[in-house]
Amino acid sequence: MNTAVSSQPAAQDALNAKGSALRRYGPWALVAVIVLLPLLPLPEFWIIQLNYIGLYALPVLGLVLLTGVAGLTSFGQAAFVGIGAYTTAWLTVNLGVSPWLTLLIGLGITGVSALVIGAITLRMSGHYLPLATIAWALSLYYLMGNVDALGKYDGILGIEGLTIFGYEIGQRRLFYGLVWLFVLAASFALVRLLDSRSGRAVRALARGSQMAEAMGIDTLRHKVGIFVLAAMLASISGWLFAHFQRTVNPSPFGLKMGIEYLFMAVMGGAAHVWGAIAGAGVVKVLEDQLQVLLPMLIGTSGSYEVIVFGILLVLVLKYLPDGLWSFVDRKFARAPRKVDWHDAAALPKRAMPAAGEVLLDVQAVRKTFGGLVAVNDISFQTRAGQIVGLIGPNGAGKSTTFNLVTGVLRASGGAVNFRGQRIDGLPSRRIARLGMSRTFQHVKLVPEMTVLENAALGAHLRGRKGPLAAMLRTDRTQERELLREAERQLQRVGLGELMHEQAGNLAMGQQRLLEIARALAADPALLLLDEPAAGLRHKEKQALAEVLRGLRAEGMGILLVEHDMSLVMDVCDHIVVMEFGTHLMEGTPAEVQRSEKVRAAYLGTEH
Ligand SMILES: Nc1ncnc2c1ncn2[C@@H]1O[C@H](COP(=O)(O)OP(=O)(O)OP(=O)(O)O)[C@@H](O)[C@H]1O
Repeated sequence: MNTAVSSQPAAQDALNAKGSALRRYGPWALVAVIVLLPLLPLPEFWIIQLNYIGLYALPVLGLVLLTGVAGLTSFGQAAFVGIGAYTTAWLTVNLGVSPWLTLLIGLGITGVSALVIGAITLRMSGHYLPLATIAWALSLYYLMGNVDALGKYDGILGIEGLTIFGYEIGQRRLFYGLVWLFVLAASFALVRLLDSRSGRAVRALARGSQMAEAMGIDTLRHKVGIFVLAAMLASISGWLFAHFQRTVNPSPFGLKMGIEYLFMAVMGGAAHVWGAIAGAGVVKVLEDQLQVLLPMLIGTSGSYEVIVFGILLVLVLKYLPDGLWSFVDRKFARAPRKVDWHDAAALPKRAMPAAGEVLLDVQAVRKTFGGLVAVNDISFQTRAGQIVGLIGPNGAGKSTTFNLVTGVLRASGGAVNFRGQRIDGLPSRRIARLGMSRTFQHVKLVPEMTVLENAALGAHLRGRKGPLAAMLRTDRTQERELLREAERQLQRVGLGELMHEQAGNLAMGQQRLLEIARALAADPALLLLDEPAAGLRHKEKQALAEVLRGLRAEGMGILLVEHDMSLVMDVCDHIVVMEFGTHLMEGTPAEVQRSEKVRAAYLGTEH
């Protein structure tokens, strides 16, 4: 099959290679700079500024994961900083508990709070989620300000500084070392997490849950998981903050700060881990400078920097929606992934059903949308080693039937059985686990991920390793197996050459092929293809037909919704024709072609 993404000229390639190298070693250069900075004779003021930047970078890293990558906007990050800060303040001042122990206790309390809040609010979508985060951010703020034991709005004073082996960590260079150790550890952990099986699942969340669930991903679990992780990063910042400031009160943990953290994330480049540090740095330095300059210019004191930040935020959203990091992205090409999986073990394959076994049994299934009967008591079967076409004019109800079979929609009546098990009413991810995989009429890819990563999403259920293994890099053997499988399926549909390309750069036909590769990576027994040939050229359609025949020969069952009649007639063993939601007829391609009823349905004449 063809490759629409053209090869670049040699000069551009050389430039890209240079950029890629810079990109690969960039993080290590940053580590070197951070280690060297406190060794330089910098004024103490700058060390303290850098400490603040590190303190801000931690909650912002959480927002990168939550808001930038997964698309879950939270205004409540500052409240979790508050939980970490107040936990250590209260326990160390009132009970004399060791601060190192209160770090763990704070993480525990934050984790449980985030789990409860997340499990309730993350089910919401659209504007409701940010509104809910504002609601609980305000609740926690007023809780801190009204509880006597927490000192109300005066807060808790007299918190001791941190010590290690009897050494005072203080507020300067040693503290700098501690803060930035946390920031760098968190940054590298997140980079690793995002480049893993769990990370791909998280990156798929921003595009809605339908596709991710169809790949077997428990989207709510992943959302709650990253919400808890983001809250814990905020909690660590709070713990450090309390022992840095030696006092806590509610004001740094209110809604205003929650908005400021979001601003830092957007400024840096909300979807980029290293952008969190850039955003925290730029906003902190700018804030300090404006706080000095603006009152001098205006002649009276006041928080004028807030006005400037408001204007800046609008400008950034309008002209630089990907934040400052987009400059790095544009200038330095991302290094292509090192191909190290060719000798990885093959993933175990599902035992294929016996040829002729009934895989899908749709019995009088019905779907109504208000007064419209979109699917009216449709029945048909699909067997192993058989390609069944589901055809009909526009609006006949084919995609709705697909969505009923795959659990995207709940049937209003009837039953769907898959390999002898009733599946109507099951969520998509449970159906996927049973061995059914699908593509979508309106392509659902993660455009910022590479072609390879998108295909690997399909193999999600064939892996086991979770986020902790990813952060510790103990998932690499399995990761190589998943990527090997992803590449194998890409080769199968003719996209092997393009595996390092961003999926969003592919032509529409290629995106459809990528969806097929992703579905195949799940190792399904039944494959459901919704208009796979739309946008393909003649040669690509022929190649697609070849792939489908190959899959049938392997024993897979295929249900195909398609408008391209020559492809349908060419590959299908059996065809079900729908019209206005009803079952018009079914039979072999020859029988369907001969049918007056079918001809009339397509031509729109009476029959
Ligand atoms: N979520 C929905 N709410 C209301 N009506 C819907 C919904 N989804 C589909 N429909 C309606 O149900 C009918 C069947 O639509 P469906 O998309 O299943 O048809 P189709 O055969 O796949 O058509 P096409 O070939 O154009 O994709 C149409 O009249 C459509 O407008």
